[in-house]
Amino acid sequence: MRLAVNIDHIATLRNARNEFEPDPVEAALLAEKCGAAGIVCHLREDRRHIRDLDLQRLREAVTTKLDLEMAMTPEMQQIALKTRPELITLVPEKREELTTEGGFDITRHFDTLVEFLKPIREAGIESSIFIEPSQSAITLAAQAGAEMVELHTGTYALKTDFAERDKEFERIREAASFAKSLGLKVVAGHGLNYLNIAPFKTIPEIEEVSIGHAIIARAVLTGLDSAVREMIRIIE
Ligand SMILES: CC(=O)[C@@H](O)[C@H](O)COP(=O)(O)O
Ligand SMILES: NCC(=O)COP(=O)(O)O
Repeated sequence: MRLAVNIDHIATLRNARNEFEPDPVEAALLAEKCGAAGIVCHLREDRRHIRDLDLQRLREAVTTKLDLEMAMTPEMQQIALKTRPELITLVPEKREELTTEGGFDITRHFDTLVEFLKPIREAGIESSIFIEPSQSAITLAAQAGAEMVELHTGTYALKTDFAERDKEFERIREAASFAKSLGLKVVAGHGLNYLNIAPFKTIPEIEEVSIGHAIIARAVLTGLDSAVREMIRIIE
């Protein structure tokens, strides 16, 4: 199973001061150097973390695979066609949300989705839809012409009751197998972390997991040791 690293929250931290550090592109290159198979960024309509210039610079720098997460809007379609990431992932977006809440409502938006994906496909960009692990959503994703689905693991990640969490995990396993049987590539993501990721190794159909917040949060603490030591060395 491959790891794609989402670097949105490097930009969140950078934007806290609205200056230059930390740089999401530098983070992306470091993640690639350490074995990440791809870099994920979500260009939100409100640009709360990743900004247009970040995306341009990421496109120039990333050599593995750039996955642009975006809402299904004309503006984002133009940006994707201009930027040409290897992959776009369509996600639902609500301006007020703290993070993505649930999968893309593919039943509601099916006709628009079919039209939306045509120029993306013609440009040679792969498309993935971030959906709930349900057979109906997967079937519609395949019918709409997506090459890939990203199964939403946020519900699994938030379950504190083990029996309920196992049940949700089985739903993801069945969804992955069903998606693969339709010829779709399968990715999983949202809310995955160092404690809840291990069971995913038992689902061979999931080729890749996409993880952001947990890795950036861990990096802050594991990196603090050398950051403090380095500063002390300078001032002593
Ligand atoms: C689709 C998904 O689960 C996440 O990648 C999410 O879209 C990231 O966006 P935020 O970093 O704004 O939470
Ligand atoms: N597609 C999921 C993603 O990119 C990262 O989600 P999270 O790990 O930040 O919850």
